[in-house]
Amino acid sequence: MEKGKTEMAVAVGEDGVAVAVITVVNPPVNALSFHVLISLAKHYEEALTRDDVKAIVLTGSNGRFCGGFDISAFQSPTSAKEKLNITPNEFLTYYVEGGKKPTVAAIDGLALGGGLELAMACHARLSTSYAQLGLPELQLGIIPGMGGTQRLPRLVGLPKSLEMMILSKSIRGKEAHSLGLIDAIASPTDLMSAARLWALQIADHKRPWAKTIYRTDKLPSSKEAREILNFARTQARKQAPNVMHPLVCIDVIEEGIISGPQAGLIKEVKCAKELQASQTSKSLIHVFFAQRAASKVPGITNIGLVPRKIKKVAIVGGGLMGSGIATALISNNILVILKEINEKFLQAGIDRVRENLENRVKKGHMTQDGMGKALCLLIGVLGYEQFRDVNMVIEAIIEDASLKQQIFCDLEKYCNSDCILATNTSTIDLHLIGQKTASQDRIAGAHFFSPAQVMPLLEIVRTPNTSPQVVVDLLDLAKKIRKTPVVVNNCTGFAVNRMFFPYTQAAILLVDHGVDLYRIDQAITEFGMPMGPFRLIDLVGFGVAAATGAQYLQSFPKRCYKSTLIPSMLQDKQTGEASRMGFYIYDDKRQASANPEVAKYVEKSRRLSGFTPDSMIAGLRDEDLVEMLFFPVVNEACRVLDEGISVKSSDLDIASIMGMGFPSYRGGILFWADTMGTNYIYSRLMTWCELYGGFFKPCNYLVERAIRGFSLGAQIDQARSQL
Ligand SMILES: C[C@H](O)CC(=O)SCCNC(=O)CCNC(=O)[C@H](O)C(C)(C)COP(=O)(O)OP(=O)(O)OC[C@H]1O[C@@H](n2cnc3c(N)ncnc32)[C@H](O)[C@@H]1OP(=O)(O)O
Repeated sequence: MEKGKTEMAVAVGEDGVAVAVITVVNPPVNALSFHVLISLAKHYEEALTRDDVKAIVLTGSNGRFCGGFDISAFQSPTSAKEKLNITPNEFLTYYVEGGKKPTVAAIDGLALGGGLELAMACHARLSTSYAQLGLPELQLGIIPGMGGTQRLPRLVGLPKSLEMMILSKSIRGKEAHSLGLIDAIASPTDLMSAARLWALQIADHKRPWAKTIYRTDKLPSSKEAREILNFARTQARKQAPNVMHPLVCIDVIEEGIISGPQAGLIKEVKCAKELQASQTSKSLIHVFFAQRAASKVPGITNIGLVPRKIKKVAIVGGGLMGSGIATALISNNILVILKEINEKFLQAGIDRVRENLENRVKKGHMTQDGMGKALCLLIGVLGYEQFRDVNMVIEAIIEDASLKQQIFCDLEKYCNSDCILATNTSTIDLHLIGQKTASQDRIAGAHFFSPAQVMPLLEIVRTPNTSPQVVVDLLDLAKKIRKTPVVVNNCTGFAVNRMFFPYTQAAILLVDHGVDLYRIDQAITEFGMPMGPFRLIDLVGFGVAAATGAQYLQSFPKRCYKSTLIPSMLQDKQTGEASRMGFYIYDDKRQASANPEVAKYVEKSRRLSGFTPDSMIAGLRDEDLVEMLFFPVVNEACRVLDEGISVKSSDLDIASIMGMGFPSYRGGILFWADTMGTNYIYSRLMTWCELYGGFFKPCNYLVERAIRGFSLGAQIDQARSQL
């Protein structure tokens, strides 16, 4: 339900002059809703008509100016909308910007989206130096819809405004001041008085009464604007080829520069409305809320537990994963004890961490000074002596169950009794790892994705014995190191790898049936994945792919597809990107090109599989290839839900996006599946099952939902209530 309001206080200063302070009150981020706008319009009318009020200061409650329009209201019609008898854009243009009394925005905390648009319609803006300002609407598949596309270029110039809108890049108050978006910086304590004074100075014509929409001084000529905008179009097409909204945003900006701000505003309203109704926007808004819901775990985060502070973490194993995890931790101010088995491995681990940090500096994500400080937080060790006072250990050695068991026994001996004992295993059962300890309640999975310092997901795995406190602590750690957590239960492959094991298997099955493997990679990349399944196998390495494949075969023998393709390439030392020879060959710059040797292995694998190409395989379109790879993933995701490995379908959407690179503008694996319908997926799987065997057999969860007409993502109680 929509909520929110504004409050107005008319304060008479020592100078005897009255200023109206209007405050947006809609916690937690003071989002704009139609209720807020109705209340704002009412207060504006009063402030503009009252003779005693000389100027207006606009602000937000609790140190947050405004986080933008209420996103939750986008997809639901509201009766409040009808009660606001002008559009939000008209309100800004006529009441705020066109008002007969000056308004100054006093910005603390954040001014995002509609919040910044509101501020830009004011006659001046004052902020704190750390305030966050931006127009991140494109992240939601929409464009700014309250004049942002027109006013931002007029305040900060075209190139910077494009960067802020197209890349959804927000800036701090200090930078905003240097760009001219903010007129003056004030401390949080002085902000309101400084804004009041500024507003009165405007009223007294001691400062300019600036109407942003009419400014042209920062706009380039039409010719120059077209060149800049065309360049931006090319970049947008390259970076996000499957979505329209960045291009629409550029068109709307262009309209305002070429045909004037009124034409720009009209086009903005029309396009914003159309985009709000698009599937892309629905998907991205789903992702926004799903991401926030992921850290809310029923029975864990709602029972009043307070996270304990994790200040010092030990990592066992300084390989690729261990050093990546260490990088993520020290970059976020957590002290790390990195343990290896000998000097040589330890030095290699520390060097890898240094290299990771140097890459961050090169990309501008960290300063040289920040890197120095982070490295001071890394201590390399060969023994367990320094483990005594760590808050948590993350074991990150090779996937060897008995070695892990031994390490967990050692950890139990050396660490404090309340130290969290986590493993970064991607497949091994947690019960097995902790079998020889008496510490089952503090054992959990902290599964990072490679490269751990970059990938945004942390899969937190719990067993029935893991204490809720440990899960709460891990959720807090995830937040500190800026990862999105998903909490799942224990099983082979947990949620992410388990869901996706049929993906590469389906790809290999298709190749064995006669499909060109490079065509599969291309179709999947065009669908929006960062790379195709064969390029992914190369990246992961054939050794790892074969080992995890064997695990799945052992756990799920009836639905695994077994091929000789990878084992026979592995036999000939074709191991993937690490050896520069896999399905692709790699040059010195790691550029991939097709490996001419692959044909002979494919030929052999086809021969051994005994399949003969059929007419259906010959006629497959790229869309069919996408479905044949992803519907088995959807099927496995259904099993993961059915078995309670994951408690919310939206967690699997987030896991697929952040762990596997599934395109966020498709909303995640199950959200995407639901756009096609359970019945369609069921009938496609059934057809392939009849033709190509049990690998495609739909699971009970999917069958039941297809028969009863439920979507895959709906909670069953919710689904039942629809009956
Ligand atoms: C017409 C206009 O052009 C259209 C618009 O304005 S569209 C909206 C543009 N604004 C945005 O995109 C901002 C989206 N929000 C954010 O980026 C971040 O939430 C933030 C930077 C504001 C705050 O981040 P942070 O402090 O980490 O808190 P975060 O957990 O993300 O959000 C706190 C709560 O506010 C909610 N929230 C944040 N912004 C919201 C918004 N614009 N509408 C509705 N709810 C919002 C979140 O869902 C969350 O709710 P929960 O506690 O129930 O899970």
